[in-house]
Amino acid sequence: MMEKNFAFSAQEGFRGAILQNYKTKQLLGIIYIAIDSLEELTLGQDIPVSANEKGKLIKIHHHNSQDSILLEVDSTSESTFEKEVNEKAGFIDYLSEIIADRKKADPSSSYTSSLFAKGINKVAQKVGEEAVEIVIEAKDDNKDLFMGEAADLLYHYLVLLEAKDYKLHEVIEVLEARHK
Ligand SMILES: N=c1c2ncn([C@@H]3O[C@H](COP(=O)(O)OP(=O)(O)OP(=O)(O)O)[C@@H](O)[C@H]3O)c2ncn1[C@@H]1O[C@H](COP(=O)(O)O)[C@@H](O)[C@H]1O
Repeated sequence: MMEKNFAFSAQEGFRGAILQNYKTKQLLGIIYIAIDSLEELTLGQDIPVSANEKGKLIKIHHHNSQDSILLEVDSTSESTFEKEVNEKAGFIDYLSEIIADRKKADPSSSYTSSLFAKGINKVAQKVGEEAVEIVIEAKDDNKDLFMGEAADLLYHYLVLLEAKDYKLHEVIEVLEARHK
């Protein structure tokens, strides 16, 4: 299969395929493959996983109903997805720290501080309200409104954890212990 049959950006006549490390199951990225060369994909062949790295094709998964493809490859390449996920997760830690700082600040200095000052009942009530609002948006199809409510819920959930003197990493530990 020729190099020109692969691309790293979407283009006409090409189909996106998700690349996954076959050992770690880490998602590595997306490669675009010329549709008329899809039949020629062969186990063991080299697949570009980044501009200068290749991996051996180990397994091909076709998802017929969604017309999508997942390719498991043997590769030592670093995941670009993982980097993005870590960066985003890093912001949640940063936001949690700001929220913790607001707990010690003057109640009139910010919304978060004023919420802490109103006490645990008010904070818990806000989480309940935001939960109801996201449920309502879930029934509709407006991404912006849904994302707004999802962010409101996450922010107020972090405030509730802080109000209870718990840390997000403690919740993550519960999830890890539960993980099968
Ligand atoms: N991410 C948020 C965030 N998301 C939502 N909200 C607030 O949450 C409230 C939700 O809206 P509602 O209409 O439900 O609430 P409300 O009517 O304003 O308040 P209530 O009278 O119902 O209590 C709004 O006032 C939003 O501004 C947030 N407030 C603060 N942050 C972040 O928290 C950090 C600290 O912010 P300050 O508290 O502003 O310093 C910063 O990083 C902010 O970006």
